[in-house]
Parts: sequence; structure tokens; C-alpha cells
Amino acid sequence: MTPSPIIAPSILAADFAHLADEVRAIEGAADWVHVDVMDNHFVPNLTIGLPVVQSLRKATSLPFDVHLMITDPERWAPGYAEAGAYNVTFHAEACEDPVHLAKTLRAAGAKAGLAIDRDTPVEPYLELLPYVDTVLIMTIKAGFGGQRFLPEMLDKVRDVRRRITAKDLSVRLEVDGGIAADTIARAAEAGADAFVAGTAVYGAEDPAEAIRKLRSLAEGVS
Ligand SMILES: O=C(CO)[C@H](O)[C@H](O)COP(=O)(O)O
Ligand SMILES: [Fe+2]
Repeated sequence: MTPSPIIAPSILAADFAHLADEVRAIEGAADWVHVDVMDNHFVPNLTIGLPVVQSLRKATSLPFDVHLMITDPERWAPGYAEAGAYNVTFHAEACEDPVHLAKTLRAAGAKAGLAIDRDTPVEPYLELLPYVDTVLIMTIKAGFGGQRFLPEMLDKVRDVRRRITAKDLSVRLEVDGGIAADTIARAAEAGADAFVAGTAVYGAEDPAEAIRKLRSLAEGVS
């Protein structure tokens, strides 16, 4: 039995000139706000960093789910925890000692998340699950919003769910990339219980209504 779904709209698809308003538009409907931090090094794209997160933190009470697509997360991730992020996720591919960084993030008051990109197998990381709070499985190649959902990534979701269940862990299993009305149920069926949606929420005429729809589709599976 998986916990009730978390819907985390990504502000990557929002209007960056009006971020505070865009986040307020989903208050009451969303569970978390997903914040994609990209450094044009780990991924070939550049978005926002710590000063924006610090300012935005004052604009809303929604929990921040920070997704760091950056090299050297050991250097930068603790700052996001200190800025009040609820969950800070770093990439397995970018981190030499994920257990150590997860401990640092927890000591700084945040949940710790481990992200697995499209081309990375999940198997070597299954033994780390007891040390993290969130596992984020990319259902696209990290770097850009608006890409097509890759159903073949769901095998990784199933593998992680199986391990969470077998070890009775309280780890959130998040999917990120191409999550929309026509894909969310498949991800939920595979065992995901947290869903990032950028284009499907901020590309909709009514973002709050789009979130409600996504939630009911995910709930319909559990
Ligand atoms: O991490 C990401 C990209 O690397 C984003 O969170 C993701 O792309 C969400 O956007 P969309 O729902 O449009 O795919
Ligand atoms: Fe993301």
C-alpha cells in the first residue's frame, strides 16, 4: 500500500518574471513546489540558483522540493537546506558519497533525495535507500522540460518500489519528466507516489484544476 500521492508542480514551466505569483496560483492544490536548479555543466541548461530560492521561500508556505542538476552538490546542496527547502535532491551521477551528503542535508534540517538520470541503472543504488528520504527517477533525460515521457524508465520505479516494500522503508518514490494526464497512472501503477509535473500544470489554462485532475488519476490507481 503506497501513501497518498504528492503532486509537485515544477516552476521550470512557469513564467520566471512572475515566480511568486505563479507559486501562489498553486497553493491549496499542490503538495510541494518542484524547483529545478541547473548549472549548464551537469546538464546543458541554466536555470535558477540559491538567491532565487531564498527570495521565493518568503513568498509561499508550500514546501520546496529542490532538484539539483549540478556538479559538486556537496558544495551547494546544504545552502538550499539552510534556505528552508523541505527536500533537497542531488544526482547520484554527480555525487561521490551520497550517504555522507544525505546525512549533511538531514543535519541541516531537510529531507535528502537521490536522483537517477535516464542512462543510470538503479541497481547499484538500492542499498542506499535506508539513508535517503526520496528517490527521484527521471522519466526523461535531465536538462529540459517539455520532453516526452519514457515508459521504459518504469522498470526502475518497480525495482525501487519492490525494495522499499521489502525493507519496509518510508522513502518517497518520485518521478520527473513528461508526467501528465496520459502518463501519471502508469507511473503510479509502477509504484511512484510523488509526481513532478511542469508543462502539464503550468501549460494548462487553470494550473490548480490540472493538479486536481493529476491527483485523482494517481489516486485512482492506489
Ligand atoms: O527536472 C526536470 C527537467 O530536467 C523537470 O522537473 C521536468 O522536466 C518537469 O517538466 P515537464 O513536466 O515539462 O517534463
Ligand atoms: Fe526536476
